[in-house]
Amino acid sequence: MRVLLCPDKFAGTLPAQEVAAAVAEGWREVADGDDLLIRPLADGGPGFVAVLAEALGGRRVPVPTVDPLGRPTDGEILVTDDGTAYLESAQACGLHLLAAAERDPKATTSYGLGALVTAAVEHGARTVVIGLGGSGTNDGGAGLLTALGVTPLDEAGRALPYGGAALAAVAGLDGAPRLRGVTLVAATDVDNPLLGLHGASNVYGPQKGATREDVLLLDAALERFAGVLEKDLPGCPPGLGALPGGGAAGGLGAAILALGGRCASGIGLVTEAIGLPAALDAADLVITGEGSFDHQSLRGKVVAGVAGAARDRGVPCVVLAGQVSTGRREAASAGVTDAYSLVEHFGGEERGGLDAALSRPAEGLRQLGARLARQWSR
Ligand SMILES: Nc1ncnc2c1ncn2[C@@H]1O[C@H](COP(=O)(O)OP(=O)(O)O)[C@@H](O)[C@H]1O
Ligand SMILES: O=C(O)[C@H](O)COP(=O)(O)O
Repeated sequence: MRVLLCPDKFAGTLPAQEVAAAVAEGWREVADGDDLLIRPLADGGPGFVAVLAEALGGRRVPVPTVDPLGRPTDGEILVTDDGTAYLESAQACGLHLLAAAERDPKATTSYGLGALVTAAVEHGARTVVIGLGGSGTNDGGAGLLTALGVTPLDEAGRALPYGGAALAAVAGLDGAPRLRGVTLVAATDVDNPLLGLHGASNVYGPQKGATREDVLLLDAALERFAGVLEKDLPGCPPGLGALPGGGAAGGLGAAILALGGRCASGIGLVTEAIGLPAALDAADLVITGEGSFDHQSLRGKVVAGVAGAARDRGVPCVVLAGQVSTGRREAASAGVTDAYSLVEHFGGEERGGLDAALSRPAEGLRQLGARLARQWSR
């Protein structure tokens, strides 16, 4: 039997490589003769550069940058032989860089991503592919634009402070982007637009620390910012607030569109790069997974991409997750044959299953791998 193991990371507990390794170990304890193909995945979020570096080769260049609160942090860019640079917004904007009490998308900034983009430009990249996802920012990419030389100004012509909330006072822009003609591609993990009910602030603001009131304020501030970008940034597409992917990573998608870039599906780009279609063609079973299999999963993340591709080929697809809150019918229509959660595996939330899932994820995944082998291998 040929089993394809292609999970995403379990954010906060295990990188994708370790998820796959744990499941494989459990499977082999039961069915050692099976052919296991291990292909860790990423959408545009954390792990994007590491997964692509493994698949594409190229040079990983360390780049010092700053986190969403302006503190020094380490980033890197991947430069491949064909003149493309890959970078990951979460290295500078990541929610994981903030302690729980620091999460406040009114104040956090995407400024640090500018250092990564600038490094890619300075390395002579012709195309810069920016993975979006897992961010703790909701500033519509205002910080990124500032770092690239385009400063948002208030009515009096003063530079605005960082953060999403300050954009409520934006009235104009100063400067032009220092991009030397590179093509920007946003590799997005979600297809949400910048604004409105399905927009960045409403859907992803709360997980970044926004209260209900903050969400309303941020959505209005981003609406004003989008109007200014359309008016003052040459080449910015009209209707910026409604374009798919614009709401990824707190509106970084929209900033990249405003800079003349385009949005592409992060998981689509990664699956192509690592040759996943051929691996799927040859598989009898696909196992994927992520930390939380929930309603967000089906908006363009790894699990949705893998399950859809498996369904198209008639290959069964099992999801392993820390927690599962997607309904059976919804999961089935996305191509998911079965979904298992670590929390349930460890006895359910009432019986301490969540603590066990969070503290012993590899052990749980190994056991689930063995259970799947007993069920599926013959
Ligand atoms: N080992 C685990 N057990 C239970 N829940 C987990 C585990 N690891 C991660 N999670 C949950 O998954 C969430 C992250 O979701 P995930 O799907 O990995 O990333 P994202 O949605 O950011 O792409 C975490 O906030 C946590 O609630
Ligand atoms: O806002 C973001 O960073 C994402 O596009 C959606 O968030 P998530 O990847 O952390 O779920």
